[in-house]
Amino acid sequence: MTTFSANLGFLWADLPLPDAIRAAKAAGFDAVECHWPYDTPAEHVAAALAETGLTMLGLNTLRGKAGENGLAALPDREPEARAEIDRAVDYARRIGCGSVHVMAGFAEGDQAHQTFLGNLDYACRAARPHGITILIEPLNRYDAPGYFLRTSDQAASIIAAIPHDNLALMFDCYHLQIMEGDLSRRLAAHREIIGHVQIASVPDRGTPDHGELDYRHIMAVLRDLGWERPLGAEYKPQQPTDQTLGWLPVLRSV
Ligand SMILES: O=C(O)[C@H](O)C(=O)CO
Ligand SMILES: [Mg+2]
Repeated sequence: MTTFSANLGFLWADLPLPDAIRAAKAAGFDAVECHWPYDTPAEHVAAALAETGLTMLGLNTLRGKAGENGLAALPDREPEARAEIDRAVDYARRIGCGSVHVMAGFAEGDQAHQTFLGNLDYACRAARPHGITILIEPLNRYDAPGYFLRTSDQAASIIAAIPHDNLALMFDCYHLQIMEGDLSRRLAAHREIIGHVQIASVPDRGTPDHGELDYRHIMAVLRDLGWERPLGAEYKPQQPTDQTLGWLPVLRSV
């Protein structure tokens, strides 16, 4: 049976994070994940996770100044990028969260590529003692124009260049359908480096039960590939989240 993680960056985003965790539990999710939890003390999040029995699967590094979308590929910003990596790894460690998405930022070119490699090497070393995986995620050109990481192949070549086994691809079906399509073959080609899968409808980033992607098919592909971890529901609810969950029992029963 496919299981699902509620992305609390979008779902129940109006609630304090501990209450969002409780809401995800009450709605029947199997796990949670978030974007930027840092305004909430880690012990409050850890307590809500312990109370509900849910695991926080992932969180992101902070994006930087207003208008920025991560720092890790920005030349000459290594000290800040690495401080954010340290902050994220420490927070993840304190709440028992297994992965940290290191956000690349708006950049291009060889210097950005080299900077990203250096910062990812740093992140993998910082995360390893805590059993934490570092994730990198291609984002689509419409939501994040100018974002350094755009495709699954670019992510795969970066992962191949880093000599650590705790670096993986966040395969967000929403972004990669927009950027590349051909998702069944993309999932198979990159199976060995995929660390997490996220879902939402395309193109409107709504509930995963409509739009140009049929997630019943994607779920069958993932099952055939031996994928058993929860899929991250990272969609933007157009109504209060509790009123948008009709898709959950339907996809769960597939
Ligand atoms: O937007 C996304 O898909 C991401 O997963 C994210 O973490 C924030 O950009
Ligand atoms: Mg995503």
